[in-house]
Amino acid sequence: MKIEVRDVVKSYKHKTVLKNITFTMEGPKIIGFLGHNGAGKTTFLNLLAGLIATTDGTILVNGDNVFNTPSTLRDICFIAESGNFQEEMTIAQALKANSFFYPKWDEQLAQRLLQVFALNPKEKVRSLSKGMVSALGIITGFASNAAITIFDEPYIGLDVAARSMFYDLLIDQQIDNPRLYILSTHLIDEASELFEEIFILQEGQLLLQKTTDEWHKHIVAVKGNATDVAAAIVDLEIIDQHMFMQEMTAIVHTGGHPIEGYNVTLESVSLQDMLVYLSKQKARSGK
Ligand SMILES: Nc1ncnc2c1ncn2[C@@H]1O[C@H](COP(=O)(O)OP(=O)(O)OP(=O)(O)O)[C@@H](O)[C@H]1O
Repeated sequence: MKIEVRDVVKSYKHKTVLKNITFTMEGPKIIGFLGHNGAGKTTFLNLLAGLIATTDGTILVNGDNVFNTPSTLRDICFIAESGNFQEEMTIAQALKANSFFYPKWDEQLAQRLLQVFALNPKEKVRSLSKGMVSALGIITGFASNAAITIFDEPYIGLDVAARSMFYDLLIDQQIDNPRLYILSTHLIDEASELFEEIFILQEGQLLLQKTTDEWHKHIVAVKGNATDVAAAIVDLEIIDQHMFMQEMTAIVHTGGHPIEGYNVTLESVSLQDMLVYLSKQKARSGK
């Protein structure tokens, strides 16, 4: 599966939410689609799922424009943050409706997951707790067998045990039946081990696209005394810089160039920390 996003713009009245986004996603793979509140993640995922139209630009899935080729949408299962189920349906009816839409629907898996998440198929969506709606979304996403399966904040209201079941399921499914998963979440530390590639959106723009391996090579924390750190990071893009006690830490983008021959230590930067640095950057820029 290949998603090609070319010069995509999405505006609402006077507000441009996505600003000329261009990238390619290819799977099977588990992708972390990350960014601050309001960065534009849900908007983009809605575009990809064909639920809203772009203002400009194109999104191609295996070469077909998602808006002009409705059949492509049967390869894309988007589980929205708030759940996209009809309130008056029972769980069984909601699953049935999805089974009609997705040609590769796995009913056995759906039934097994209903038990795993202890959902009663006769219960109405309207009466479900937030966590139960999330569980229904997770069941639908996995059972859809859609080549592109998108989970936008899939586990609102789910406790740690249920979230852990979700991660285990994702890994099992990816081994048994690989697909392109796009996972948008704010619980980054929990999920970061799963990601094979990371996309970070900031203020409607793509800030970073890296495989996990590239991430560890390209984004590093350089630590040491101020003079040594300053020497080591000359010409590098500085994402953040701070002093603690006598030690300077600079978070830099190395551009793939090794930092060698300096009296500094290098540490990897977690995704969660990176997002914190980016929000500091945003606050400094006053936007
Ligand atoms: N229908 C709409 N009309 C006007 N503005 C909108 C609409 N939908 C989203 N926006 C705006 O677009 C921006 C991006 O919102 P979006 O929900 O895509 O961000 P997000 O990255 O998913 O955020 P979060 O992590 O909080 O869910 C926000 O400023 C939001 O107010």
